Amino acid sequence: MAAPLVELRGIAKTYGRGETAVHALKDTDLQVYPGQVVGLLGPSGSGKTTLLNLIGCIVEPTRGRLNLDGETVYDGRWLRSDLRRLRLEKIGFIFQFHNLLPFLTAEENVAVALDLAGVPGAEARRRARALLDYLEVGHRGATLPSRLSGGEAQRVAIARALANRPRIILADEPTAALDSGRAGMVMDLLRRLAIEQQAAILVVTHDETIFGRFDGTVTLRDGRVVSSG
Ligand SMILES: Nc1ncnc2c1ncn2[C@@H]1O[C@H](COP(=O)(O)OP(=O)(O)OP(=O)(O)O)[C@@H](O)[C@H]1O
Repeated sequence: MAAPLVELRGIAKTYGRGETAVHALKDTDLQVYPGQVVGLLGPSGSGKTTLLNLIGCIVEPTRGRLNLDGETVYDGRWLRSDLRRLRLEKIGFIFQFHNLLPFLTAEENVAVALDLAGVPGAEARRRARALLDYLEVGHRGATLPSRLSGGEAQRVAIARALANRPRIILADEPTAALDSGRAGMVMDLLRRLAIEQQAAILVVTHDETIFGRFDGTVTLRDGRVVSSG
């Protein structure tokens, strides 16, 4: 089997200190391999978003080791000073409320992500168009987010997350704003991406209609992994 794209060893996260400290994650081990779509499940407050943001290098662990795509990025401290670049290179984020910039068209929203990564303007636009076509929303490229349906906006947000061809894709409630048909389409799409791009995809969700669509699930409770399979 290939090496894991995401690997956590003994990762813990405590917010605050002293009497008000919250132990959001306790001694967590996790491995996700290329081609896998893994669901992160668990009740509210169990640590799912913390875990996702920690893998995305947005939240700093309190201890443990984090490897991304074969590179140790945290081992008791960040080992990279350029976390922003690391995120641009390796990670795509998909959020529940897709966070599209309201004053840019669908195509510009995708192109801007490429721009940030240093892809020059015309090439960024070309790749943005190709991605929107791939996600079957190419015909909506010139449309502002406020005029897109929920499913279309989510696919534009996915296109943006994929713009830099990340191998690690982190999705926080990607289907929460969608009906079950659209939610199924988003999951089909994530599966296709995992296989075609050999990406590792982690999906935080409460949406029971998609629980059966993961290669594996990790269930958290009170900051601990209580089951994985
Ligand atoms: N920035 C923060 N500062 C202090 N405590 C925090 C912070 N972020 C999260 N927490 C706490 O950490 C614990 C885990 O929160 P987290 O958001 O990771 O859970 P979750 O499983 O994603 O919850 P939900 O399903 O409601 O989004 C909770 O007790 C939460 O209140």
